[in-house]
Amino acid sequence: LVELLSERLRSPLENLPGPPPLSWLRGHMDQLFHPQGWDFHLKTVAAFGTAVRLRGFLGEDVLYLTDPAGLRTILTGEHGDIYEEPPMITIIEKNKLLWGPGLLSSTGMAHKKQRRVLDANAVFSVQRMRTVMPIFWDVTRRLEDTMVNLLQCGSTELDMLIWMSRVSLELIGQAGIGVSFDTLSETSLPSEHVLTAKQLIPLSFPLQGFMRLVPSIVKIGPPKFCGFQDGIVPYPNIRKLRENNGACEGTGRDIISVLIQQNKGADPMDKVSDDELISQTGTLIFGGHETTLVALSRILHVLSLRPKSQERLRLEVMGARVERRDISYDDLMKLPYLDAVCKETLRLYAPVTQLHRVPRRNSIIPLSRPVLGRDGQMIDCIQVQAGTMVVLGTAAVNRDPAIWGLDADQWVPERWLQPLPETVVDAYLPGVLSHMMTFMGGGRSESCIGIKLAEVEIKAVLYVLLSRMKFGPSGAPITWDMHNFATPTVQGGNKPSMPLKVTLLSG
Ligand code: HEM
Repeated sequence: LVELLSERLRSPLENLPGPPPLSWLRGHMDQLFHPQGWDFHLKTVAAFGTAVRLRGFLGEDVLYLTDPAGLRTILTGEHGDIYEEPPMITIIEKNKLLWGPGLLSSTGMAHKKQRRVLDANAVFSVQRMRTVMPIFWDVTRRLEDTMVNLLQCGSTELDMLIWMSRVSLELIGQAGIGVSFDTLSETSLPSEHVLTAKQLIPLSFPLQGFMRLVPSIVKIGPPKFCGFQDGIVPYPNIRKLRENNGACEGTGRDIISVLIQQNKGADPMDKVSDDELISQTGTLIFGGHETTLVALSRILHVLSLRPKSQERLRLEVMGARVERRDISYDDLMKLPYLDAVCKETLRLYAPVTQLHRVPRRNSIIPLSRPVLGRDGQMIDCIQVQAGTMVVLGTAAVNRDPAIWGLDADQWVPERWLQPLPETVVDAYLPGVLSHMMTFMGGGRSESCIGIKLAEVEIKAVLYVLLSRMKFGPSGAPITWDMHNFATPTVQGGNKPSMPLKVTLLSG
């Protein structure tokens, strides 16, 4: 360990700008994971530029990167093959612990093959979204009916985080794996599926943090360490979730059912194993639930603080709804202000604030915006040693004023209703959605596979809720803490929640 660490401490990043180390044991990485880590992201970039040297948990060098050319290099082309997910994922891949051999836990060729099969079967395509649209309307209508019932006595304070969590889990359950988790009724208790799925989440997060903590340890040696992991990973729950998923027959319109059907007749080269198929079910829930619920909650929170924007959006969706209650996928996607509100919130408040990559071999990262080295010389490319942790600062790059303009840290949905500034286009960011890094991007296997599903889920929920009710602040100030996903909490409280004042509209 000492040998590995001393090698890392002498990495070629030495000349890069960056804040002074906090202490040997308390590096900068814990600031990135700190509940108020937003500030650290933004201030670090503002002070030192788009390539910064940070200290890891053990004092080792970490590259914090928001430079567009640098991100392109890591995420696209041949470099996409040099950089891989950090060891946490690799360990999971070895042990197939959390999700089985699905997308989130596979690496290298196995991952590429799964992505290819999913892409070839077009299970996340626009065409598929058109087909599953009735599922979205069915689920959101259930949410609407229950909430309208709750609001019969007038304005009520509701914890919208819970409702967004319930509806997004039901949406991904029904559309993704053909399983209903929640009737979305006023009194219903979460089903056994929910309990099984949710019990995994709090355990998987600390595990993730721990694995990031000491990348070097992973390389030390397997048997004892792997035994240790076996002890902390909640095996019974995984088994149960997978058993539940196994019950999914594969006969419906949902993504997994379609995949099961198409896999039967696929070319042997393109076939995935049953185990891989079943594992995608857990992958879809973990990839799609928390992210979407955070995005939806954030949009509602932002709109509750901006009544004029909320009213403008309401007029747009009500106008569309007067003609037809459940519009088509294409008509929903065409609503301009709804699209602008979603994009702007996802830009400013990316649910996933940072991602991590590690090069398998030494590599060189060019910078489009050179940074000032400690020796006073400008640096326009960086040498990165194999094994160095590279943090891709998603949240910060989405708010970079050199790209998005001086109002980059403001919520301005109108920016999406006109041509984007040249600085955005010229940055050539590899983001898969509208130049943003929110869903990552670059090579096909580096981005969010569920982006279209997320988009339609968010828009369908907003379409339904805003045309029936109004959202305002409850009086309890809400702060968003940065954990693995940004999470709302009532100021001073320690439990995630987002109480809003909700009022039923007449008519
Ligand atoms: C607002 C909502 C969402 C956001 C912000 C988001 C963001 C992301 C990001 C940043 C990644 C890349 C992670 C990495 O490369 O390390 C990712 C991957 C992934 N996402 Fe999403 N996601 C969202 C919704 C969804 C939904 C609804 C699904 C369900 C299908 C989903 C499924 C996945 C999967 C399976 C991966 C792994 C892809 C792979 O490894 O090839 N996501 N997501």
